[in-house]
Amino acid sequence: MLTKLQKKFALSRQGAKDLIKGCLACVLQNLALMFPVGLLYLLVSDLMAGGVPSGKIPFYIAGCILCLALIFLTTWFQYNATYFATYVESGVRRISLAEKLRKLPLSFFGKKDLADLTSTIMADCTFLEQSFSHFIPELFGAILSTTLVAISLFFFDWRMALAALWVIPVSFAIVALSIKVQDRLGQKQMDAKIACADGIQECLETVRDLKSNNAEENYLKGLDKKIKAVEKRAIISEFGTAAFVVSAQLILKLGIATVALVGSLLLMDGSLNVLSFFLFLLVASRLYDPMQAALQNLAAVISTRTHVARMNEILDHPVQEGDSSLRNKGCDMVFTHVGFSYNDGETVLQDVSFTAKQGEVTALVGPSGGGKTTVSRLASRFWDADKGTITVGGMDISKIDPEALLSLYSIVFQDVTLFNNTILENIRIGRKDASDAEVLQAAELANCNEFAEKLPKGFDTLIGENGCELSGGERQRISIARAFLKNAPIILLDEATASLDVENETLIQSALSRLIANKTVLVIAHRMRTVAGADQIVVLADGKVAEQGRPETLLEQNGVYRHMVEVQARSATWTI
Ligand SMILES: Nc1ncnc2c1ncn2[C@@H]1O[C@H](COP(=O)(O)OP(=O)(O)OP(=O)(O)O)[C@@H](O)[C@H]1O
Repeated sequence: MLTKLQKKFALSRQGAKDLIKGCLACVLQNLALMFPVGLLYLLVSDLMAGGVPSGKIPFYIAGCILCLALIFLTTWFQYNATYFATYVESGVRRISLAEKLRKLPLSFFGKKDLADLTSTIMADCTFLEQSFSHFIPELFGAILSTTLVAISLFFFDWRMALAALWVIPVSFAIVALSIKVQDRLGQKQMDAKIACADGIQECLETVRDLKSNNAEENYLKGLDKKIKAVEKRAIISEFGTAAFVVSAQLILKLGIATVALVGSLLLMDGSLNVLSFFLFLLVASRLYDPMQAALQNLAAVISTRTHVARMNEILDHPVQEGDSSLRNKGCDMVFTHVGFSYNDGETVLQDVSFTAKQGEVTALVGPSGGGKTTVSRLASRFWDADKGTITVGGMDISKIDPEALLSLYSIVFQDVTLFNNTILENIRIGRKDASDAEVLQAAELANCNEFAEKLPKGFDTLIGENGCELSGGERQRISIARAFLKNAPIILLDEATASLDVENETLIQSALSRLIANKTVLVIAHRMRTVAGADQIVVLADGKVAEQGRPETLLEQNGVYRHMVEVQARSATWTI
């Protein structure tokens, strides 16, 4: 049962236990609220029998105090069991989602956009928070306590019990019938919300390009449409839910009328006494309140399914697994007949075979879209190859835990990601236990001093979100400093010096040549002069290895590499 609950509501084991406790607490609270009705029944029966005997007054006083104490205790228990446990579980859920996201392969992120994932972690979790603190325990609490009360009503008078209770299954059936409609409306509302969040995020990220292309007005018109679509979808969804819930609540109200009607008829033919009639009227006045709320909650619990499904999509996604002990002999990287596609049917790499030897620089070159970045992604197991094998020091990387594998790599990406922190801490990402002196040494090697010393607080200067206060070249130097600090045996450089001016590029190239000594180096480069000194060139065109060999050998052939070198040599003389 616990496992089923966990799956159904995307809960931890403790969360599932707490949910059961919360429901139980709501049952107790609802039953405690029924005690005054029983006390009132006894009091009225005494009054009708000629007055309350003086010996019974302490009993009624004690009864009142007991009722108050019970209501207080059960409410306190209910509050703790639902609210407190819910917020603890909410924290656990967000952490487990974040932990899962950390372990998911990049292929997952390629298919999901950021706004969607953010909305799952923030908005869906918030919705579930409300569901578990209010909707679900109250719904189950109301159903269970009403069932208990209903059973006892049948002992009193089955005819009156039927008159009071027939409305409950009918009204619940009306809301239950709306499940499909609500699911559809909920999904459409969610899609509209995600499209809108996506649009807002894209607008903020691209504001510079929109302004420079005078495209702001048109873009904002599109965004307005998305915002209006959310509004429209919310109203339709609300209306759809309300139509069913309000109809069901109206049916529920009929219960009091049928109790009054059937009670009067039975009273007239003498088969019901006034006291029982009074009891049923009293119970009916209390019985439907939790049911009214339960109907509302049932509708909300139905829409919980959309949010849980989105969360389970992340939680159930297979993670890349593997051995966490590294048994590589050296760090030669060997691609053997590797084939890959991001999307089914669109081949990106086909039968790619080459060896990047330890102690050598292997350069990947070729026309744009040829598959260079894809090769580096597969080499670091950001994605898994569909065909063939990739080995590092003889280990098949598809069988190695990605985190363990990446401890062998220093990677410098084309697009550098920086954190809103100091330069020092941004470099320390390379090795979190590095001392300040080691970080500063790596920074010096990557020529970061040149710009850091001009900043107001030097290396302790905050660099803004994603390093927005730095130039492209400065950002890239921080990324190179991280690689120096990590000092791993395999180095992947994806256009690592592309944003540097000639002076800095020369300085960093000489520092890089110190870093890469005796390491396996895979360089992606567009500028042929940066790879002229490589030990091996692998030319990738249309996802296949078009040529491979030493640069001077390839220059002698009349192939793609020679053509690229010639074209770039000609372009060097161009002027605007
Ligand atoms: N995340 C992705 N999802 C789907 N297709 C992708 C993805 N990344 C790249 N591609 C496609 O894979 C092919 C190879 O891209 P890749 O980035 O590896 O080429 P590249 O040689 O590095 O290009 P460039 O020199 O322009 O950076 C391209 O057709 C590209 O559109």
